[in-house]
Formats: sequence, structure tokens, C-alpha cells
Amino acid sequence: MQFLQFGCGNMGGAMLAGWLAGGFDPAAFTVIDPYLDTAPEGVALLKAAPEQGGPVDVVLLGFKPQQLPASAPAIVPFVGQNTLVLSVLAGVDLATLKATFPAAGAVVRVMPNLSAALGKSPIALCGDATGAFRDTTDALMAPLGQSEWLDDEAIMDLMTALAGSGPAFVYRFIDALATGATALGLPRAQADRLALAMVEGAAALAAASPHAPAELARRVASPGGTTQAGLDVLDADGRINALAEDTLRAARDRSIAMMAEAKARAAAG
Ligand SMILES: NC(=O)C1=CN([C@@H]2O[C@H](COP(=O)(O)OP(=O)(O)OC[C@H]3O[C@@H](n4cnc5c(N)ncnc54)[C@H](OP(=O)(O)O)[C@@H]3O)[C@@H](O)[C@H]2O)C=CC1
Ligand SMILES: O=C(O)[C@@H]1CCC=N1
Repeated sequence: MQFLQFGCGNMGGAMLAGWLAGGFDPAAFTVIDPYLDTAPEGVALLKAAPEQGGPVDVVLLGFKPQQLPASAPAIVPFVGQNTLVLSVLAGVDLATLKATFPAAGAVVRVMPNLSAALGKSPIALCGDATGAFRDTTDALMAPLGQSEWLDDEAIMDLMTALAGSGPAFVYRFIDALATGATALGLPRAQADRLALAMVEGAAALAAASPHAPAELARRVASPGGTTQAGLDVLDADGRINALAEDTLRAARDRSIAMMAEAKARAAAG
């Protein structure tokens, strides 16, 4: 497999780490990234796309959505009828990607998160990959986490909010717990350590448990005890649910707006 990865920052770097940890041959990968000074051992690194060369097996678009129009001309020569184009660009729809790479054998939008580095990412997939292209996509996603194909591309905006942006919302909550504990008297470093350890254990337990998180919360809470006192604050006026829904709505709606922006950029040439 000949794999060209354009952009190896936060997200692209996490995916590459996941592939290498999953046993993919580093020699299959060529990373193109103007910012990067080093690549993992065995992975070829270039500052810009090669000036010579023809279609490869897989192209990963791993740069920022706004960078697509400027980046595309150098990528087009590497895309042919046997090329699978994978895009992690938030808010860039299949129509825009297909118009940008009309020769592509298949185009798949991929929405992972940084946990891909550990093989723990939820991954939303949508696109026109069938047969060998679909098999290749599934094989590439397997070491990165748990992938799900979407029938309806419109769901991708919500998946971007939940799967892609989601870790930031959880990190903010961990930070808020530590900040709260600090305000109530714990030294900051200790509050950070304990909040993180608590969330790591709680998530691992929930993942291993047959019970849903709502039931697990109920099991932690003794009637009239400390947990219930805290849950009553989170639940007052439904605020924790409203906060989560509003947060996801804002992220989803930004993805929708970014899609319009990407279309406008593409139309402007
Ligand atoms: N960060 C995340 O958690 C997630 C990100 N995404 C998506 O992943 C994409 C990348 O995000 P992220 O990794 O955070 O961004 P980063 O800025 O960390 O990484 C992008 C990298 O691509 C490089 N680059 C820019 N243009 C090109 C080009 N033409 N060819 C090769 N490399 C190029 C950039 O270099 P330079 O800085 O010099 O421009 C940069 O190093 C975005 O489209 C985002 O929507 C999706 C899910 C989660
Ligand atoms: O914030 C963003 O736009 C990207 C997409 C999902 C996570 N990061």
C-alpha cells in the first residue's frame, strides 16, 4: 500500500501513531507537512508534495479545512481511479471533496478524535466506498478505534461535535472539577491529579460495565448521601442535560456553517 498523508499535526499525527502502533509498515507512509521536522522512524517526511509522481493507493487529507483550496492542486496528481481519498476535514462535505478530486476512486469522510493514537477513538465514516475501497477503509480504521458508517451525510455534523470535538468537552469538565476542588481547598496539582484519575477510572468502569451511565450514577448515589447532593445540583432544572445539548448544538451548527464556507471557498476557486 502506498499512502500519502497530507498534514500530520494533532489529528493526522494521532492517526499515524495509531496505524504504526497497530502494526502497519511505516515504509508504506509518506507524510507531507510543512511544519513537521521529524516523523516516526521509517516514515518518509516531506515538506511539500513531490513534484513528480502519479496516483497512489490512499491519500489522507489531514490539514485544516480552510487549507483545502490552496493545498488541492499539489495533491490532485496523486489521486486516480484506484485511489481512496480519506478526509478528516471538519465541515467539508463529500460534494466539495469529489469536485476537488474528480478522478478519485472513492472519497470517504472520516471523523475521529485524538484518542486514535491509542486505538480508542469513535470514528464516523461516510462516503461512496464500496468493495475493495470499503475494505481498505475498514482495515485502516480498525487500529484507530470503533468506527461506524453513516448512511446519511447530514449526521456527520453532529458526529463531528460528539466524536471529534467531544474530548475537548470532557477535558473542560475535568478541568472544571479540578478548578472547583481547588476553590474548595485542594492544592491545584493534587486536584488535577485526582480529577483525572477519577475520570479515567469512571470511564474505564463504564466501558466495562453492562450498565448504562445513568444507572451507574444511580449506583454511586446512596439515598440521602453525598453523591445525591451533588447530582441534585447538576440536575437542577435539567441543567446538565441542557448544557450538554446546547454544547453539541453549537458545535454541530458550526460544522454546518463551515460546510457553507468551504463551498463558497471552492466556488471562488
Ligand atoms: N484536532 C482534532 O482533535 C481533530 C481535528 N480534525 C480535523 O483534522 C484536521 C487537522 O486538524 P489539526 O490536526 O488539529 O490541525 P494542525 O494544525 O495540528 O495540523 C495540520 C497540519 O497540516 C499542515 N498542512 C497545511 N497545509 C498542508 C498541505 N498542503 N500539505 C500538507 N500539510 C499541510 C499544517 O502545517 P502548517 O501549520 O504549516 O499550516 C499542520 O502541520 C482539520 O481539518 C480538523 O477539522 C478532525 C477531528 C478531530
Ligand atoms: O474544532 C474543530 O473544528 C475540529 C473538528 C473536530 C475537532 N476539532
